[in-house]
Order: sequence, then structure tokens, then C-alpha cells
Amino acid sequence: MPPPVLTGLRAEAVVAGYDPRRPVLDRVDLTVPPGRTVGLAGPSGSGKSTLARVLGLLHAPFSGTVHLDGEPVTGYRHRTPHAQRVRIGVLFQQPRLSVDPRLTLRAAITEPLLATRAPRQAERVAELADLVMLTPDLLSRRAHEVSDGQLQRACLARTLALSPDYLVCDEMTTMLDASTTAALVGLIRDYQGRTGAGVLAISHDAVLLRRWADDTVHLTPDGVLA
Ligand SMILES: Nc1ncnc2c1ncn2[C@@H]1O[C@H](COP(=O)(O)OP(=O)(O)OP(=O)(O)O)[C@@H](O)[C@H]1O
Repeated sequence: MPPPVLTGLRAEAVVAGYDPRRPVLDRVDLTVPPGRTVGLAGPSGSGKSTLARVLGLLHAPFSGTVHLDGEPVTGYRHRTPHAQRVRIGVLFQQPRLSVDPRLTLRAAITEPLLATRAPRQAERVAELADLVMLTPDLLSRRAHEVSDGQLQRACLARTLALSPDYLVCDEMTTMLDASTTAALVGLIRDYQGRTGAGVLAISHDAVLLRRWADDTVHLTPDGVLA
């Protein structure tokens, strides 16, 4: 009998970092199952963002493998197969670094739809804007004309545009106040409830992770999961 397929977004024995002689992550195993929210905590510099980038398929590990519902990922960044790339959405701490300041929020949300030549783009943008509670007035503004919270809502809409099966949220709410944080976490929970997506929630805020995540794992300062 063939072995059972292990579902989830899974890091297996991942060794990663920026200098192969001194890797940041040391044989990390972590699974984000469909429908679950896994919290990732750890001290500053322990490698949380590095692991987020590896699981977001934005940073190639030195060794080890990322599996997507049992399929090994064969390339990172522009080498990631399209079918795998669109299944994972990533949200970062600083929305201003991930949106071209020349774009309106509408254009920023449209980017992934344009890139994949999705049908009914205007309708889909309206639907996404509605979902994250951005009004048409805000959609017409550029990134520097909106607040961090409004821009992060636009980033969430852009990330959800292609209906990813997994979300990697790297300190997504660190720049935001408590009510915007609660609203964004609520939106992600709703999306998860509708789609069964798996979520990796990275935060140094233990209270937030207790509320948000089903389980939380900790990276030690040596880049090992405990
Ligand atoms: N682009 C880079 N080039 C070289 N070293 C890097 C790079 N990015 C991060 N590092 C180093 O890798 C280690 C892990 O960084 P990482 O950002 O993954 O940690 P973190 O746990 O997310 O930290 P924080 O909570 O402060 O955001 C740190 O020592 C950091 O200085």
C-alpha cells in the first residue's frame, strides 16, 4: 500500500539562513494543517521571519524540503512552479514595503489578478474590497494617502485575491492598534472558515497567539523548534 499523503504546508528538516556556515534554522520540522492556525513564537533573531520566507516559498533552504499537501516544492521565488506559488499567500509586517507607492489600492489589489489573467477582475476587486471593508474612496487613493491599517487591509485583499490554501502571516499586525488587529484576525478567521485554509501566525505577542492560534510552537535562539 502507498504511504498516506501528509496534507498541510510542511517544513521537513529545513536548514536555512543567509550563510551556509552559520544557518539560522537548524533542521526545523513544522506542519500547518489545512483548516488550522499554527502560532510561531520565539525571541527576536531566532529565525521566525526566515521560516516564514521559506514556507512562503520566497527563500530557498540550504537543505530540507517544503511539502505542499504531500508534493515537494521544487523551486523558490521565481523558480516556484506557478501551481504551487498561487496556493500560498504571505502577509508581512510592513505593508508599505510590499506595495508600490505609485499604485492606488485598487491597482495593488488587482496585481495578482492581472498577473494570472483572471476573469472578471473589476468585480473580483470590488468583492475583495468589500470583504476587507475598504470603501471605493479608499480604493482610489495611493499607499501614502492611507493609514497603515487601511494599507494592510489592501494587502490582505491582494493576498486573498487568488484564494490561497495557506496563509503565512509574519507579524502582520505589529504596526497596528488593537482594534485593527482584531478586525484583521477576524477577517482571516472568516476566510479560513469558508475555505478551510491553513494559517501560520507569527507574532512575538503571546496574548495574541493564545487568542488566535490553535497550537503555538516556539523557535529557540538556536533556530530549533521546541
Ligand atoms: N537578509 C539577511 N541577510 C543576512 N542575515 C539576515 C538577513 N535577514 C535576517 N538575517 C539574520 O538572520 C537571523 C534571523 O532573523 P529573522 O528575521 O528570521 O529573525 P526573527 O525571529 O524574525 O526576528 P524578529 O522577531 O526580530 O523579527 C538574525 O540573526 C538576522 O540578523
